Amino acid sequence: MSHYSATLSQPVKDLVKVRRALLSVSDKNGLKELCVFLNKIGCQLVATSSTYKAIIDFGLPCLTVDSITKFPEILGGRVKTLHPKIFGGILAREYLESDLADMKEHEIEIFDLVVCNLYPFQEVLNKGVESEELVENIDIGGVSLLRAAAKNHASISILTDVKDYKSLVENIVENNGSVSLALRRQLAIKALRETASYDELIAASLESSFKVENCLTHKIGPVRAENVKAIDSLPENICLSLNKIQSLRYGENPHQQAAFYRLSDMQAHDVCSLVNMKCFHGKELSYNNMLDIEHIIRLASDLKDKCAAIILKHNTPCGVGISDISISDAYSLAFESDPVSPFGGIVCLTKKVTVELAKKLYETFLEVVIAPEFDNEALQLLQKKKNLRLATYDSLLPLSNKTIFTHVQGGFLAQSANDIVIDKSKVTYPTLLKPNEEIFAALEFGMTVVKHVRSNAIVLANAKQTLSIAGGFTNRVDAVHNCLNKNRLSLDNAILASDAFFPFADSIDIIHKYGIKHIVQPGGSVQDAEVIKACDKYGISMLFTGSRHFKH
Ligand SMILES: NC(=O)c1ncn([C@@H]2O[C@H](COP(=O)(O)O)[C@@H](O)[C@H]2O)c1NC=O
Repeated sequence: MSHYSATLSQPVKDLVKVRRALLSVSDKNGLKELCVFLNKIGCQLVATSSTYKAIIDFGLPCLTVDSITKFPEILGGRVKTLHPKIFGGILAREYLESDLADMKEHEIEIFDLVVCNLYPFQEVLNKGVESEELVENIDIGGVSLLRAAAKNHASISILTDVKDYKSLVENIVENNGSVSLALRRQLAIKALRETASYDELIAASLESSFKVENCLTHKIGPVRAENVKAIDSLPENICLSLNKIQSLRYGENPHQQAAFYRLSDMQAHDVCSLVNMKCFHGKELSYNNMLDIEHIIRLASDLKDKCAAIILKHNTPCGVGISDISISDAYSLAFESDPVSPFGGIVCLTKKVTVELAKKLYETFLEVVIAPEFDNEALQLLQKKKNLRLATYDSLLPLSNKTIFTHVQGGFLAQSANDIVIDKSKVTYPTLLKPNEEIFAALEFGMTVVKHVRSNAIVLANAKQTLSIAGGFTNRVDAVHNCLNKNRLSLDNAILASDAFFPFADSIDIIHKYGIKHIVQPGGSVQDAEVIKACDKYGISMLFTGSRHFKH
């Protein structure tokens, strides 16, 4: 039987005997068992300094890299394996006469296995060290070893993850001392992914530690300047490096698999996010809980200076309250807004949970309660609910202002964060009547909430609470109707906020019928004049913010 695969134009060995291995590992876990096995099958071991010492300490024979290269490790370990006698032995193609001639001339011996894991950059980064120490932990030779061995996987195996040692050993046993092509391919791909993710982690962490903008990579595409809202500072190429930190029970529905991945450069302490949220009681967070938490945190962040309570269900806020009295009062205001929807919802508070609030929370079936802190007595009560998830966040500041990605088939859409509610420099008052200070506060609050409701969105509110929230409508008239129709609370000082402009005056007619006297909306419709005329006719004050808040 031929040792080469007949299906490829370039001959690739189906099985490769493991006769000589190069070992260079920072993580020495599992090294002993692996080396004992390799020694038993007659494989010669060659290793870099501390790996060599560990192998000798195991009582196994081993050669140093220096004894092969006849060149010492230099620059404090910056150059260890970077030598033709090492890389020639990894990259040589045994089926090429010219390669074999080179090997003979320069007395280079072939390696069949590379075992290498890299300097622990992530661990060092997590310690928050100075950038000099960080730079010293950028692995050079190890990355080159992985890349070289992966390139020549036709002839060589590459181990980079301790978890794969067992699979290699089993494969060698199964194949009488050789490694199969299928496993070599899998290991090569894994090694290339490892170097890509390692390099992305380094680039992203240096970028943030040096506070470098993406100025070198940005290019303005074939877009006419007058069509560009702001110069696009999003990079030309992005490499997302993600680590799986949790397998989830299921996805949006029980028949969907799910997991939580975090950005590898996401430091535990730098921003308020799901990654550093501490869920300390109750069932594990589900996929839907996580989506809801992500959403509620964004709204809470816009209300971080207030004493605010938010109740959210299926990614949509159903009640929001703010109070000068207490966080418990804020929750009552939020709950009053819609007493039906909170069942099975999640709650986020911007202040410590008191026992008074805990008693109210206890009365309703809730999935998650998130707050900066819980009073001890409040905790004792809430922890009686076995399944209720309780979570804390360190601070609502800062939210990550990095690019937001949305997955689409075949790619990702990227946009900068929507980090404004009302840009005061853009505000105009186009109607005859102008809002007073209290009404302005209600308009601002209504706009803050409507920004986080799926479009088309309408919010009815006063300065302390939402009265009714309507979102996800395909036309604004239905959204207005639904919002006003379901409200059961007093309309004293009520305002209506719209996430985008009113394209026609028809919505204003409905708003007038319900007796609403104040509107806030972005403005910018070609029919603005008609809409303003209708407001003036009905004695309605209207504020244009100039900032649209579509949410898809
Ligand atoms: N510079 C080199 O030639 C080099 N060759 C291998 N390494 C790394 O050195 C580490 C192992 O070194 P030691 O056996 O001395 O602990 C491994 O993580 C390996 O990825 C190197 N170090 C960093 O680049």
